[in-house]
Amino acid sequence: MTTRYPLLPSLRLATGITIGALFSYRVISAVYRLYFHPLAKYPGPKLWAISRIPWAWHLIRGDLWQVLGRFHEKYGTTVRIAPDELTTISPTAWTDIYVTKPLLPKDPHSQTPPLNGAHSLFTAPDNTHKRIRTTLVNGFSDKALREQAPIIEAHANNLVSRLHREAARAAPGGSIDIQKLFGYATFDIVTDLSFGESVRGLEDDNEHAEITAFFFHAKFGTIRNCLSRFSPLDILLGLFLLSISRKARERNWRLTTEKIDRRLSKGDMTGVRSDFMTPVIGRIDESGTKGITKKEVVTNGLAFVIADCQLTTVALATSTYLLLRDRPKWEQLTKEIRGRFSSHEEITVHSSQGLPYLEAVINETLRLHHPTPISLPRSVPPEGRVIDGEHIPGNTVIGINLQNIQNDPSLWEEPRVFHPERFLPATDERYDGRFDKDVRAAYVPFSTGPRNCLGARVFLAQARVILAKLVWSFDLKMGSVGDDWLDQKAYLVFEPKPLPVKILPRQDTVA
Ligand code: HEM
Repeated sequence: MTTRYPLLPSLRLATGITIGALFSYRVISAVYRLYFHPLAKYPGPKLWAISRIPWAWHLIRGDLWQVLGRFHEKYGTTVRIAPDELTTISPTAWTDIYVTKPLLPKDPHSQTPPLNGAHSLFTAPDNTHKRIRTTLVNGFSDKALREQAPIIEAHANNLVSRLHREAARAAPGGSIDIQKLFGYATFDIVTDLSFGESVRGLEDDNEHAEITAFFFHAKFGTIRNCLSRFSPLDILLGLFLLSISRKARERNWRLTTEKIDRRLSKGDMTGVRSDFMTPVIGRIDESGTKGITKKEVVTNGLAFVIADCQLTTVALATSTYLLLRDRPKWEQLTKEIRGRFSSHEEITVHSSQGLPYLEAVINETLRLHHPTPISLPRSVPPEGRVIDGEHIPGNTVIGINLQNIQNDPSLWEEPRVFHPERFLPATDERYDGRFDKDVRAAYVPFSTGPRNCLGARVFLAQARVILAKLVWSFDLKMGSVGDDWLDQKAYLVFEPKPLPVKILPRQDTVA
């Protein structure tokens, strides 16, 4: 009998051989990765050592930071979390990974390529980074901050006025989402500092859908970067999302370019105002060898807006939540602020510095719930690198997870409890000796080295002034908030949950 499909048996055989070969390859590769790979000696969950998929799964779920925290508690200081990746919480690794020259480059899979081809500081490779940072850095110095202070203070005053209006409008006993208003305040401040004009969210009672878009952008970027390890999935996702967001992106780009153009056309405004664009004036150079190109100014302006708006908002909302959940801490801060100032206008960028409890609250907030609870992954060159006294093999990705190094019980006393007191000077009567055990070298929330945070000073200025004015002006009470508020998903940054609070004008003597 003749068959109608004479090739079928050989097709089946070929399929069987292919599946068999693939299976054998997987098994051999798993055995190699587990027992013979240069990273085989590092502890960690076996499945993660064999495949990237568990890591990717948790990154996409937004709970990687929690899972890695549990791994460090179980496996120790340095843990293998993928066939080619280690995470460490060793405080001495800060210098080895982020400061020692030649600098380890950022892991390319952790970077979203710039859509307009011009790099921000976050994504720029070595020499481009140096050139752009040299141009922009003077906009973030102590001197620049002193000159920018009136802008920050004016918007912080607008927040106080807006909260008074909101309180008057709210139903008796009603709450407002203060997290949203922190977003508006930081958006106003950073657009003023980046573009020379604020979006006037607070004054005009505007609503800002852009802020939600920033968080969506962070989520999309995280997922795209994750999928870049499984190429071409990243390209497909990129094409799909880029095609549906094309119009919005073109509009944003056009609007941002127009704003930057308006600011640049005003030139050097020394004596009138100072902002992040001040050092850029006269230094635009399209050669790409010195100064900064116009497109890079726009990309970096947008990057400042997004970084400030997201991170400062998350930090302010977290401080407020932690203080209201632990009333004695709120009262301690109130005592310090109300004892120091006799009107909220007296609270300035300058006068709010060096208040011990306020500083301690901000530090403890960043320690307990770092707004960007990610690893800062770097690529080890082929010849390897000594990190924390150990030779790390070439082509390994290694990073410190900002959240976990600040929350590991081997480094901190009661790490998951809000204790601003741990950051008070040891001479302060409120300091408690049990925090001597804390390994303070582990706390580096703005990273270190040439790629550390450019905006740390401006963040701290905003946080001090806004928290101090808030505490001076109002008696806040927590609205209906679950105990799991800190249990947030993270895509590059924590996705903030609404924070309903009741806002009551302060009852004691107000000037
Ligand atoms: C709570 C507030 C903030 C925290 C915890 C924070 C933290 C960090 C960290 C850890 C890095 C290093 C990233 C890496 O190595 O990949 C960084 C970089 C950076 N941050 Fe921040 N940041 C904060 C606020 C801000 C603000 C308000 C701005 C701007 C207005 C800003 C601008 C930048 C820039 C431009 C970089 C890149 C610097 C470079 O590579 O040269 N940050 N930040």
